[in-house]
Order: sequence, then C-alpha cells, then structure tokens
Amino acid sequence: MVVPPLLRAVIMGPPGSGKGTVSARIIKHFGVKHLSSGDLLRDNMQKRTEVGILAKSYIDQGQLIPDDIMTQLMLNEIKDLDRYNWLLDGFPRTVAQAEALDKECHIDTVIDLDVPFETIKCRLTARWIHPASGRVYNLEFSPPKVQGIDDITGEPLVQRDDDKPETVSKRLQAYDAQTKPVLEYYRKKGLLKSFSGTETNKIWPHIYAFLQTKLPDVSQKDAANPSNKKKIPPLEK
Ligand SMILES: Nc1nc2c(ncn2[C@@H]2O[C@H](COP(=O)(O)OP(=O)(O)O)[C@@H](O)[C@H]2O)c(=O)[nH]1
Ligand SMILES: Nc1ncnc2c1ncn2[C@@H]1O[C@H](COP(=O)(O)OP(=O)(O)O)[C@@H](O)[C@H]1O
Repeated sequence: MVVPPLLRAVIMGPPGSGKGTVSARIIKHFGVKHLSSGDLLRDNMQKRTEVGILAKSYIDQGQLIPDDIMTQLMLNEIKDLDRYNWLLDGFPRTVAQAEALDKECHIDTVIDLDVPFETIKCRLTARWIHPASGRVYNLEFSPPKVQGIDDITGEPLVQRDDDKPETVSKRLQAYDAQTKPVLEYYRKKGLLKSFSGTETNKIWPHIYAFLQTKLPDVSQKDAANPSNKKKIPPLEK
C-alpha cells in the first residue's frame, strides 16, 4: 500500500485575519494537528515560564519575539508531530524563521488570508478567547452561548491585552515590515495560496475546496452531506 505523504501546511495573515477561526474548521474537517505560536506563547505566559515572562514584554508592546527564541520553541514542538499532518499558525512570521523551518522540513502549502487592515481593527476589539484551549469568539461574528463563558468547558473567557487598539496598530506595522516579506518568500517558491476577502464565511469554502485536493474530509457530517458540492461564489478582489 502506498502511504500518501504527510501534509505540512502553514496558515498566514495579519493579526485578526481569521487564522484561528479557519484553523478550527480545518482541524474539524481534515483532522490535522494544529500548532499556534500565539497559543503556545500565551500558555507559557500563563505558566510564567522563562520564555513566557520574556515573551510578555514583547507581546505587550505589539512586537515580535526574537527569532532565535521563537524558532527554538516552535521547532521543538514540531519534532513531536512528525507522524501527523500538521498546520502551523502564526509561525513563521519573519524570513529568518521561514529559512530555519525550511532546514527542518519541507513545507507543502501556505494558506494566506488576505484581509484588509480596516476590517481587522474592529474585529479584534470584539475578540474573546478561552486561553486553555485557544478557542476564539467574537461578540458579533461568533458569540459564545452565554456571554463571557466558554461553550465547551463553562470557564470564563478573557480579552487579550494585546487586542487594545494602540497595540493592534503596532502589530499591524510589524506585520507589514516583518511578515509580508515571508509571503514573498513563499510566493517565489510557488507555495503561496492567497484567499482575499472580508468575511471568513465567504473565504472558507475556497479554502475547503483547495484542501480537499490534498486531504480527505474526515468530519462525519459533512462527508455525507451533498450540500458540500454547492457552487462556491467567487472571492472578493
Ligand atoms: N465580524 C467578523 N469577525 C470575524 C470573522 N472571522 C473571524 N472573526 C473574528 O475576528 C477575530 C479574529 O479572528 P481570529 O481567528 O482570532 O484571527 P487570527 O488573529 O488571525 O488568529 C475573532 O474574534 C473572530 O471570532 C468574520 O468574517 N467577521
Ligand atoms: N512566529 C512568531 N514570531 C515572533 N513573535 C510571535 C510569533 N508568533 C506569535 N508571536 C507573538 O505573539 C503575539 C500574538 O500572536 P498570535 O496569537 O499569533 O496573534 P494573532 O493571531 O492575532 O496574529 C504576536 O503579536 C507576537 O508578539
């Protein structure tokens, strides 16, 4: 029996573009392992590890964590996933990180959420998260069933300190200066697949159709649901 190669995917996009939201759908449908650099850092901050304490000083300023620390942290986690299909979310965010990742493994595809900055700014002030799981809510787009409470565990939701408007502006500047060149890096390698739009629900069917060419849908409900095959409206330009 020929075993298909494992998928090594990255999801990119500015802060608030919907990486976490789309990743949750990808996990549900395609059963990949998801590794989010932001969730990993927040977990370290909550546990007050050495990395967590250091990371907090950068995150609170809307700055990126230094490449060597971030790369070591992520590559260490990636090692444990070598038997699975995986999706990296939030890493790499600089060309140096992308080069370090390339030395360790071959990336197959990079999903880029191309969402305008104006759309993002108001989304982030309405974002609430469940820190332990990384589950993400939005007061307008995807509210929890009970305000301020995680749907699954019943635990309280929190707002991220770095979602304050002034920190968001700095994060968007960091994205422009340090992360956009990573898109170019992957574009040159022919790996970049960009999805443009202002609404996750309109972008998602395109991502779903793209990933279906690489992996089977493992979600029971949708695998049996012929409505999947409905026509996908074109993306916004
Ligand atoms: N209004 C609106 N909010 C969205 C949409 N997609 C995601 N969100 C919310 O926007 C915020 C940022 O999304 P998230 O997935 O956390 O983005 P990330 O920072 O790229 O991981 C969260 O509160 C989401 O619930 C959308 O299409 N419309
Ligand atoms: N690959 C990375 N390199 C450097 N800093 C990072 C990286 N990933 C996350 N961070 C830090 O953690 C913060 C939160 O990351 P993340 O949760 O991915 O934000 P968002 O999902 O809103 O884009 C970033 O603003 C940055 O300070």
